[in-house]
Amino acid sequence: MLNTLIVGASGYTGAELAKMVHVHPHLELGGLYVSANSLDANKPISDLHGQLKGIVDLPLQPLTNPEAIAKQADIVLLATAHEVSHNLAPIFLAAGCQVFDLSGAFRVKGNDFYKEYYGFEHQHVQWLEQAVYGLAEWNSEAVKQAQLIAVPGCYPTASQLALKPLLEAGLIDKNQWPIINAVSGVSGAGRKASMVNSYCEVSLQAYGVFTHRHQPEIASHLDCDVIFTPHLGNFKRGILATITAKLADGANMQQVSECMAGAYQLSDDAHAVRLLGEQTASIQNVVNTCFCDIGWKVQGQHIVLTSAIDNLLKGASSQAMQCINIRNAFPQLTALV
Ligand SMILES: NC(=O)C1=CN([C@@H]2O[C@H](COP(=O)(O)OP(=O)(O)OC[C@H]3O[C@@H](n4cnc5c(N)ncnc54)[C@H](OP(=O)(O)O)[C@@H]3O)[C@@H](O)[C@H]2O)C=CC1
Ligand SMILES: CC(=O)N[C@@H](CCC(=O)OP(=O)(O)O)C(=O)O
Repeated sequence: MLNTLIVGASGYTGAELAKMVHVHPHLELGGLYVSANSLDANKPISDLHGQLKGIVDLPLQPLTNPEAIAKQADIVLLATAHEVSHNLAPIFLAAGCQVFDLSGAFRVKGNDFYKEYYGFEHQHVQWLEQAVYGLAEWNSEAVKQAQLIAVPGCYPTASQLALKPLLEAGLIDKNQWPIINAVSGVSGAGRKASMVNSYCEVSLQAYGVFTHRHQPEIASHLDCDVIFTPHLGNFKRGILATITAKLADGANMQQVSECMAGAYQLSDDAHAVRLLGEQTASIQNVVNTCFCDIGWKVQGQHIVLTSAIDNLLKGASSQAMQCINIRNAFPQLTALV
């Protein structure tokens, strides 16, 4: 059994991870951690996340000595904010742990990015360079060898899984930047209460127009400029991305469909992308599942793709678990279906 720790366990993604690790046949849930001064320290996680009652009731331990707990850990999941992950990951990596970071702290190479979009100068550029981007269906070979896996953001996951096959096949005219409009449920903002996620304040609206940090994450990993506009929706969980792009000259529906089928062909090691063809993706079909549903339609030289995920699962925790499975040679959907 691999001793697995979850840091940031009381959050939305942390609670999802606790459930997955608990049911995983090869992982042992070695400890749940929150900040040293957490108001929830020493409470059972199931006091905060009732769905875990009787399943996972372990206490949320204050993280006072990461170096000490690192010695007994094989795997560490960081379900913490970017600057927290940035500071903690090197400690666990130095102890030889496999680290799966759900934050954006190690996703994009280049220190300028972090100054501009995350507000801090990256202090661990050598780890940033070694980090492997954990887009499971595309980077499995690199994930198998990595010690630090940077799990993609939720919007970037939904966007890249739809566009990457077509870009790799040269079926998209990159001179007209793909337009990505995506709506996320409020759980995407995390469990900390704020005006952003207050029940009476939430209303369907765009935000981060031209400024969201996911635009450069998507563009750099696709190697294609995009216009990405996130929207906050008044529902709990799920993301729907609607993507418009111009097809390369001569590209048609049949080539697109064959390309998608080839990119996501089913194998013995089932992945988490489901292809819908001309059917549009719907949030209700992916919430509480590990899947990304992708549909597409072509008219003339344009394509509209729809891509739906659960932001807490394929957009975070279940993709992290897929990467743990890939890294340790387990079937990649172990503990997920
Ligand atoms: N929500 C989503 O849909 C997605 C989130 N992510 C990313 O995943 C990470 C976690 O997100 P989410 O679960 O929503 O976040 P939450 O805000 O819900 O949870 C954050 C967790 O971190 C803990 N924490 C805060 N400070 C520290 C610290 N110094 N040391 C240890 N633990 C700490 C918090 O507990 P306490 O404050 O009590 O210590 C809490 O358990 C973030 O980086 C987020 O950007 C990525 C994709 C999707
Ligand atoms: C609704 C909402 O607030 N969503 C978050 C995205 C959450 C996410 O993917 O987290 P990373 O920061 O790890 O990329 C946002 O727009 O910041």
